[in-house]
Amino acid sequence: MGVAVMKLRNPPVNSLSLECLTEFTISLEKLENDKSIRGVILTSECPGIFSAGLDLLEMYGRNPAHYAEYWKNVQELWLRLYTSNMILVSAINGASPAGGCLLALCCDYRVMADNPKYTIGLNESLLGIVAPFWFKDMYVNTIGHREAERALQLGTLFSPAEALKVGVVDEVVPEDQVHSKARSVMTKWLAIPDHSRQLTKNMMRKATADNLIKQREADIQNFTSFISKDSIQKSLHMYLEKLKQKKG
Ligand SMILES: CCCCCCCCC/C=C/C(=O)SCCNC(=O)CCNC(=O)[C@H](O)C(C)(C)COP(=O)(O)OP(=O)(O)OC[C@H]1O[C@@H](n2cnc3c(N)ncnc32)[C@H](O)[C@@H]1OP(=O)(O)O
Repeated sequence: MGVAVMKLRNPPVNSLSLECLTEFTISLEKLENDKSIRGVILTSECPGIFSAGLDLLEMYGRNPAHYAEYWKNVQELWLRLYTSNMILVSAINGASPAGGCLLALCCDYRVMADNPKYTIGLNESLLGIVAPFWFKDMYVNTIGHREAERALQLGTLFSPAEALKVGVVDEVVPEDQVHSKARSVMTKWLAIPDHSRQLTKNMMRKATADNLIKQREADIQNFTSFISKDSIQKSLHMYLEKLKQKKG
C-alpha cells in the first residue's frame, strides 16, 4: 500500500551519531523520491528504546569543526523530517528522550507503547544544555506554549499516560499493539488525497521550518560556541558519569 517501515538500529540505545544521522537522511531522501511510497512508519529495533536522542559523544570532547559538522547534519535531518511530503507515523516502542522525542514530534501522528518505563520529552535542561529554538518551536506547535514552557524548563520526561494527556503523543496502546495501531492510523491518513494533505501540512509547518532555514549558519555558530564552553562540557561530563554510575 505504498508504506515503508523505517526501523532505527544503532545499538545499544539508538543514539543519533553522525553516521546514523547521515544514513537516516539518505534513506529518507530515497523514500521521498520513490513515487510509490506515500507513508513511513518510524520505529525502533532496539528493545525498550526508541532513541536516546543525539549522541552525547558527538558533542563531548571534540573540536569546533566537528561540532559544526554534526549540527549541520542534525538540522538537515530535522528539516527533511518535519517538512516531509510523506505521511509519517511514529510507533514509539521505547524510551524517547530529547532527540528521540524530536524524531517523534516530526511525525504526523504518534502512537506510544503503554509501558510506564518508557518516557518521552525534551529533557535537555536536565543535562545542563538548552533545547535549540527550533526544538522549542516544534514543542510549542505540538503541546502549546504553557505546557512547552513548563516541560522545557523542568526537562520533563513524561510517562506514556502523561504524554497522552499533555498531547506529546496522540495515542497510547498496549505494547504488542503499537505496530498494528500505527498501520491502522496510516490507512486512515492514506485515504486523504496527497495533494490536499501535503498543502495543508506545508501550511501548518512551513513558517517553523523557514525560521531555521533563514538562520542556519548562525544556529550552527551558536551551537558550536555553546557546546565548546568549558562549563557546558563539564555538565555533559557529569551527565555521562551519572549514566555510567546508574549502571554499576
Ligand atoms: C544556543 C544553542 C544551544 C544548543 C545546545 C545544545 C542542544 C543539544 C540538544 C540535545 C539533544 C539530545 O538529544 S541530548 C541527548 C539526551 N539523551 C538522554 O538524556 C538520554 C540518556 N540516556 C538514557 O537516559 C538511557 O541511556 C536510556 C536511553 C533510557 C537507556 O537506558 P539503559 O539503562 O537501557 O542504557 P544505559 O546503560 O543508560 O546506556 C547504555 C550505553 O549507552 C550510552 N548512552 C545512553 N544515551 C546516550 C546518548 N544519548 N549518547 C551517547 N551515549 C549514550 C550510555 O552512556 C551507556 O554507555 P556505556 O556505559 O559506555 O555502555
